[in-house]
Amino acid sequence: MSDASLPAPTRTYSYLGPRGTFTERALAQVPEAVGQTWRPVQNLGEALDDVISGRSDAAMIAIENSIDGGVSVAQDALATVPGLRVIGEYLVPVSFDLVARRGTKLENIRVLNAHPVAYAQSRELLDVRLPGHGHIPAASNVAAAADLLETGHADAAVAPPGITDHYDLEVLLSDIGSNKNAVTRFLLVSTTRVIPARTGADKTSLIAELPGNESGALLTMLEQFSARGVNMSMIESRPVGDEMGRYRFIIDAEGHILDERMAEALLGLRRSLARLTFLGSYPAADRSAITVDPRFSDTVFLDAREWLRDILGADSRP
Ligand SMILES: O=C(O)C(=O)C[C@]1(C(=O)O)C=C[C@@H](O)C=C1
Repeated sequence: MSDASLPAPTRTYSYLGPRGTFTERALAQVPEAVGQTWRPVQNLGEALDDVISGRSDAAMIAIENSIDGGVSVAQDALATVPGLRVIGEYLVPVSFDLVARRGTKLENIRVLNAHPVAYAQSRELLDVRLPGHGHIPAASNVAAAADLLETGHADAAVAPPGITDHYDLEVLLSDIGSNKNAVTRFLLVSTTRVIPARTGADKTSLIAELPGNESGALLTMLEQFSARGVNMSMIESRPVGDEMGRYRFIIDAEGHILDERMAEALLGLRRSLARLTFLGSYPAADRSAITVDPRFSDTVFLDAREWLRDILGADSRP
């Protein structure tokens, strides 16, 4: 019997720190995480290890940037670390400033600290304003800035706006990203087997490996989706890593595993692929309801199954 007077156990959420990263902003969008324990970690591996070992209940990870594309280290981890499930998706608009220790002049900057994803988005302007600069990759945007005061290896850092509220640094160039509408997509991952409820605005994430080097195998995979009216919102290939020329596909499709069309597509994929990993069904970050062609509604699939059951029921009578 549970005692209602006992406080509910607190939940722990890991995220890429230190405090002030975009990943922290993504976590701030999770209503269930408010008032719980937030654990800043140094890198993706540590965040996922927290979840697998049970130190944390969930981890927020960056999975895709609208300019730089998929975060390959995160995609590979989802494909290879067993037991992970995606339970939420969040979007964070990202912009960057160039910051430096007080008194630094732009013309004296030789070396920059920057997270690779942030650097890729700021290259265009940095190459013009700081031609010939060097780049030291940082573990996160905030770590890039903090390191200016800790080690002083670099002269400046690419950092999130507002960083100077927390660190004694000054902004030399603001809003240096090449696209003012840049967005990073984050996933909340856990080991729970509980699939988030169907909302009508859901996504399903999968990892697919084709059977050998057969012609038409990719088309057969795509047909599983198109034949059931399931729209794919993302497909990217990543090397499996064991030998040259073997790839796996990271797929996001519109819909929930409890949608009949999605469940049928998954069964078709399971039959035709060498390996299929279900990463999760979860509410899409934009919460915009999916328009389902009436030919692929739940009712149509259920009617077809009923029709088959009727035939088999009649024919199997003695
Ligand atoms: O969360 C942060 O602030 C990070 O530094 C990480 C990260 C990433 O891993 O892609 C997140 C968003 C930005 O697009 C750049 C970097």
